[in-house]
Amino acid sequence: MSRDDRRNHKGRQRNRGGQRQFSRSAPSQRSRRADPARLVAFRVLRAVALDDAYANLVLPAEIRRAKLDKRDAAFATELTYGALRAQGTYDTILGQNVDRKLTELDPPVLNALRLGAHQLLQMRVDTHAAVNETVGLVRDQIGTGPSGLVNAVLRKVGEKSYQQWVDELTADLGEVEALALRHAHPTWVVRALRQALKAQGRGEELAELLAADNAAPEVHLVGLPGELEPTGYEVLTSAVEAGAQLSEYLEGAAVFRGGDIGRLPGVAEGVLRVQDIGSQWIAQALTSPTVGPGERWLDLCAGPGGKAALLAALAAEYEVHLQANEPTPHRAELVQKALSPVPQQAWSLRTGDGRTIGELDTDFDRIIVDAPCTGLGALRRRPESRWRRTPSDLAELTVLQAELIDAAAGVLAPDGLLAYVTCSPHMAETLVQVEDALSRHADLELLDAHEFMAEVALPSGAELVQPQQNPTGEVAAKTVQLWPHIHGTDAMFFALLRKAPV
Ligand SMILES: C[S@@+](CC[C@H](N)C(=O)[O-])C[C@H]1O[C@@H](n2cnc3c(N)ncnc32)[C@H](O)[C@@H]1O
Repeated sequence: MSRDDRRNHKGRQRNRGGQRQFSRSAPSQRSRRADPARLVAFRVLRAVALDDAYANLVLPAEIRRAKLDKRDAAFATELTYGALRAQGTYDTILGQNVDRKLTELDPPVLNALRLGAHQLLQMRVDTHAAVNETVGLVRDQIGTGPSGLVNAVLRKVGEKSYQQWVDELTADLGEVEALALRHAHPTWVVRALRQALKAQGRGEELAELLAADNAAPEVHLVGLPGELEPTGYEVLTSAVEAGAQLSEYLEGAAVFRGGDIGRLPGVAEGVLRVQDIGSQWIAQALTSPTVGPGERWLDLCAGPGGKAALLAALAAEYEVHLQANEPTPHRAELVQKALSPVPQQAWSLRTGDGRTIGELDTDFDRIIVDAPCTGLGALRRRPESRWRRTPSDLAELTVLQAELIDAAAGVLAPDGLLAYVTCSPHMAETLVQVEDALSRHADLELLDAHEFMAEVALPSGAELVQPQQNPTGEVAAKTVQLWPHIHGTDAMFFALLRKAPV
């Protein structure tokens, strides 16, 4: 049975449940009770809309609360993430079938319609089951009032496939607007991604990137290096026995497809961690030129501690010291926890604004500024984030990014290395930041970050991070832009700067 067949089979089984209920009930009592998996998705959408919650944090708690079995949990996950991810496209389709503006609908009703649309258009749920179960959810959670509207709208939506709706709605649109609707991204994000791809000589790859943003990311693992208890080597070996595959790109990294990560040896101790390979790679690259005795390292924006944990483990191995910094107290706690498997003499943690790091009165030999950013390179992980961000966020973030670079440059030792990193490929946060930093700091020189990435990589990884053939300008040529559709990582940006020796 192929994957598609299996999905259809599962879908049919689920639909049979819906239809049995339908045929046994009097019409007024049809689907009065909400199906638990759909109810979980509905609750998560409400938390995302009302409390600005992150779906990836709320969903597991809701699944546990509803005591869903594995199959229902998978259904709830696909429904939640899919409805959030494609929200803009579903709203456009729903807008064609509702007799008023969507903003005039009660938010819970709109959320229910989005859930219904996702089941109808992307989940292969039978039309009757998708409509009846959504109407049941509405009756159970909102009341009978809007159930007629939900029933009528979803029936109309279900008359065409996703492809048909999108073909029809994009017929008169320009290229960017059409791609935005087809791949469910805001138009301004598509423009920003197109510009960033073009700067790297990859202008033709826009549709591939947008499609990759809509696929679930693989789970990447890191085994922290050094003499930890257990060691990273031991825990990676156990992970491989449990089905993980060692990365072809980077030592110490593995890819895990399926299964319960929490049960893998080393996870409870914090030695085996989930971390995007791009993130691991950049942290390692910063440590690739020979580490001298007594070096001091700084992670200026450390929360929640992914890169800091790896850097601290490397610092312990080299017998040098990492200063981690994070202003938000609850994120600083996460950093503390992430660093806890590494011997305490290798690191310390400051809870404070990175812009005041000069207060420590210390110079650092290697600094990473993994700056707060729009996160447009990590859209795969946060299904709601693309619709939450707005271009106006950029103004505030880019000012903060520049101030953090300046603060880092101020405490960078002569000959020291400064890594500027974002999980966004937006040019205002990447190339423009680096160009501006170079013009503000005459003592900073831009190094070719590809060489440092290649230095720490396994052979096929080194091949993968070769500089682009047609970058636009020196900064684009010397900085690394990772992409989900090419590297299988988040779209992280990495620039490496060196301060002039005295
Ligand atoms: C992209 S995240 C860093 C991710 C982290 N390096 C990791 O690998 O897990 C950016 C971090 O910068 C922090 N931040 C925000 N404003 C800051 C400031 N003024 N100074 C330093 N860090 C700041 C955020 O709280 C957030 O934890």
